[in-house]
Amino acid sequence: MARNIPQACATLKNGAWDRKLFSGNELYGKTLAILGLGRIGKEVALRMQSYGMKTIGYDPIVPAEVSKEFGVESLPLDKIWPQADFITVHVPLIPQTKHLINDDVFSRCKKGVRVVNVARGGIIDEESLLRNLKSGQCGGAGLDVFVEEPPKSEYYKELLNQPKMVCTPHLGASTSEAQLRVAEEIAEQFVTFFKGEGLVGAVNAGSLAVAMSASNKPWLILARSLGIVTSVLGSVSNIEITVQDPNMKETSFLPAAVVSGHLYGTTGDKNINLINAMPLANEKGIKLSVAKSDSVEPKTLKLTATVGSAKFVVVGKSASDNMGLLTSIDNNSFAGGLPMDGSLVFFTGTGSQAGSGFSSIEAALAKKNYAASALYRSTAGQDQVAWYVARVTPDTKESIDLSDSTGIKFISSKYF
Ligand SMILES: NC(=O)c1ccc[n+]([C@@H]2O[C@H](COP(=O)([O-])OP(=O)(O)OC[C@H]3O[C@@H](n4cnc5c(N)ncnc54)[C@H](O)[C@@H]3O)[C@@H](O)[C@H]2O)c1
Ligand SMILES: O=C(O)[C@H](O)COP(=O)(O)O
Repeated sequence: MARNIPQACATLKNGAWDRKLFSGNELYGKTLAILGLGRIGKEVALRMQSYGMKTIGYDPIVPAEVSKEFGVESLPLDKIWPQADFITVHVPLIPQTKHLINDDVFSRCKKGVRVVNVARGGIIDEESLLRNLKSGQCGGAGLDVFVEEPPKSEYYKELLNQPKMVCTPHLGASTSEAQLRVAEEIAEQFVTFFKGEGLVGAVNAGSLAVAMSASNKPWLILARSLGIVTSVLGSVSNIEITVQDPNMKETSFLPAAVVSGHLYGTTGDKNINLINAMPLANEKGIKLSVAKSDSVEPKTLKLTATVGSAKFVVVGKSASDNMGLLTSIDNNSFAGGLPMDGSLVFFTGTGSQAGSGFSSIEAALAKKNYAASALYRSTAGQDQVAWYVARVTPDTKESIDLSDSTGIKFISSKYF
């Protein structure tokens, strides 16, 4: 842009030899303003310093001492405009950065200021840019990104054909080396995620990275498993999550974890995850909330699920990084806790029928070629109803229908 190379190249190819027309400017000794001093802004600064440019900049997050280390003097925007010979933007496109460079800014800059946008279309107001290129207030523009990509609207013909405009079709990351690095990075992120070692670089799930941290993983597993248990209760419209453990600091991921379990338990859809669970819950009208309890029970979560006009309380405790224990449903407790893993079948029966209840379950499972590797019975409530749960072997992800079992009421089977 400073040396008019694309324009000179194009005219030479057309047979012209215009040496005077394309005389340019040196970068040496000029001031470059860099807006956004993140990964790219910093690298731009280091490279342009080697041309002898003075680098000034602005970034609300990067402290002045830090930018000083890479040779950028941090200044407020109103001090930047009158000093800049060149301005380059390396910020995300967010409401605060839309039209960051506009008519007002151009009017505060030196006549002939040159601007570069290789970040996102719209950070420089394109209509203002056209006006200022035409008036000469802007002495040149380099654009790799556009509000409309590809830029088809009529007004782009005028903007892109301005003599001082150098433009490329969003080529910033288009090198074989960069594409290879992106592919490797994404593959590594998948491997890390599936090994359960955490999540790096997800932009659409802030809470996901938090959820996958080593200290939060047991909570994640517990919340999801209890969410699956709520799917046994029926059509749930609301789940209140109560954290009983004061040591639990970060709770933002709990609703997504609980409802991912609930929706997976309800639909069997294995594609439900921490990212899509909340939007799906919204679609289904399921509401979630989180509160901290005054009572103190280490590693314990309580879910209160609303089904119609009834409320059911499900409580669990973290047993390890990979497993939670169900300690009670509706105040009916499981002595020692029920490990929530593998295939579990849920029944209700009367508290007094213990032995006969278990043999009914075993008989019903045998008819379907399954056996029970463990049987659990909760305490009975005031109505004398207790929960019975069988761990099924062989393990199966299929749902098992034991509704024809006699002597005990089949509720549901779930794979944890
Ligand atoms: N043209 C291309 O092909 C291409 C290639 C890669 C990246 N990009 C774009 O380049 C931009 C920068 O990428 P990056 O990797 O350096 O991002 P980054 O997140 O490392 O840095 C962005 C910086 O902008 C700062 N910032 C946010 N709001 C600001 C504001 N109002 N004023 C000043 N600074 C502000 C942030 O604090 C951050 O330090 C992004 O928009 C990215 O999408 C474009
Ligand atoms: O954000 C980016 O990485 C760049 O704008 C590149 O976008 P692309 O992957 O569409 O080339």
